[in-house]
Formats: sequence, C-alpha cells, structure tokens
Amino acid sequence: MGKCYPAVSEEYKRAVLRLAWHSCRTFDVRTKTGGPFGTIRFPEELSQFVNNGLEIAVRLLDPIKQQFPILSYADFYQLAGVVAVEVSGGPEIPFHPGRQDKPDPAPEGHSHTAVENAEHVRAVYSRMGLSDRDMVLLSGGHTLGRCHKERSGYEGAWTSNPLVFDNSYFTELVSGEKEGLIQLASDKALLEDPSLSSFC
Ligand code: HEM
Repeated sequence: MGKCYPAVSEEYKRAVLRLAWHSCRTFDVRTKTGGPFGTIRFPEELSQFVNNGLEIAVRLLDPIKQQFPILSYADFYQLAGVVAVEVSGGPEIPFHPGRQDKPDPAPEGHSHTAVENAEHVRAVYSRMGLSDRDMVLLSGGHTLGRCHKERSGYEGAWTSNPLVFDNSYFTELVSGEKEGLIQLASDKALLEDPSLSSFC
C-alpha cells in the first residue's frame, strides 16, 4: 500500500526542505561540530543572515512537533524535509531516526555566506565531508521553492514549477538563463567547473 501523506501548505513545501538543509549544512566533519541536531531553532543560529526567513519554517513546524514530543527536533526537521520532497512528487526517501538534540547552537562561522563560485560552494560541502557528486545532486533541491528579496536579497524561482520536485532545476541550469527564472552564482558555478559539470 502507498504512503498516506498529510495535506501541507505551499509554504511548507518550499520552506521546510531549506530548513532541513540549513540544519545540516553547519556540520564540520573534521571537528564533528555543527550538524542536524535541532539547533537551528535557537535564536543565535536562526538569526544569522544565511538563515533569513527560516523562522517561518520553524514556526510552521512547531505545532506539529508539539504533538510528537517523543521525536527529537533533530529527527523531526529531517523527517519534515523528507515529507516536503515526497509530497511534492519527489522520490521516497528512507528515513533513519536516532539523532539527538544538542543543547548549543552550531558555532558561528559554519555558515559560509559568501557563496559565489565553485570554490566557495565546494568549501561548504567538503567541510561536511561531501563529494563533488553530492554537491551537484544536493543542489537539485532548488527544484523546490524560490528566492525572496526580503529574505536573501534575490527574487525568483529556479523552475517554472517551484512546488514540484523533479529534475527541472538541472534542465533549466544546462539550458541557460531564461527571463522570469533565477540562477544564483552558486548554481552557475556548477557548470563552470568541469569536475562538477560532468554530473549536471
Ligand atoms: C551552497 C549551496 C547553496 C546556496 C548558496 C543556496 C542559496 C539559496 C538562496 C540564496 C535561497 C533563497 C532564500 C530566500 O530568499 O528565501 C535558497 C533557497 C532555497 N534553498 Fe538553497 N542554497 C544552497 C543549497 C541548497 C541545498 C543543498 C538545498 C536542498 C537540498 C537547498 C534548498 C533550498 C530551497 C528548498 C529553497 C527555497 C526556499 C523557499 O522557497 O522558501 N539549497 N537557497
């Protein structure tokens, strides 16, 4: 029998995947600090520029979290991201619970606000222990959602169906810039570096 999905809002589909990603992206594989341990909900982490707008996702999820006190925030945010992908038409993602909440926000400096070229983007992912291939695959998360002027300073969606999880992020990326759609410098960087573009 197929899964039964909850009815979720458009904001949920767009914002919650970004929240799940930003919970993880602080991970430092070398020092084993940061990471998806529920700390993004703390004001010190949430108020960093790179996390602008994510308070909306935290607020959206909080009443649901209250119904499931047995779940850690760490697991809950990742599970919410899995649901965002699946309800938007993406693949079923195996979910592995067991993350425990950490008491302190991820160290400042784990955020990389200047993400302008392939080297900057690579720095974000390699600090997490991820490969070039992982970097390209994960970037496909921009198939969902959009940029908001008041949150990041950018405006627009990457695809013409920003509520549908499919491979249109990549088809748009390789077909070049188009009026009405956005490509950030960090997206275009994937094509500029040959070892990355081979995965696009
Ligand atoms: C270093 C790599 C990345 C950079 C520089 C980046 C940058 C951005 C920026 C500037 C926005 C716009 C925020 C706003 O104005 O609301 C955004 C939105 C978003 N990002 Fe990323 N991103 C990266 C990687 C990822 C990854 C790996 C995922 C998921 C796997 C992801 C998922 C999203 C989603 C779903 C949104 C839309 C949010 C919404 O509509 O509210 N991003 N990203």
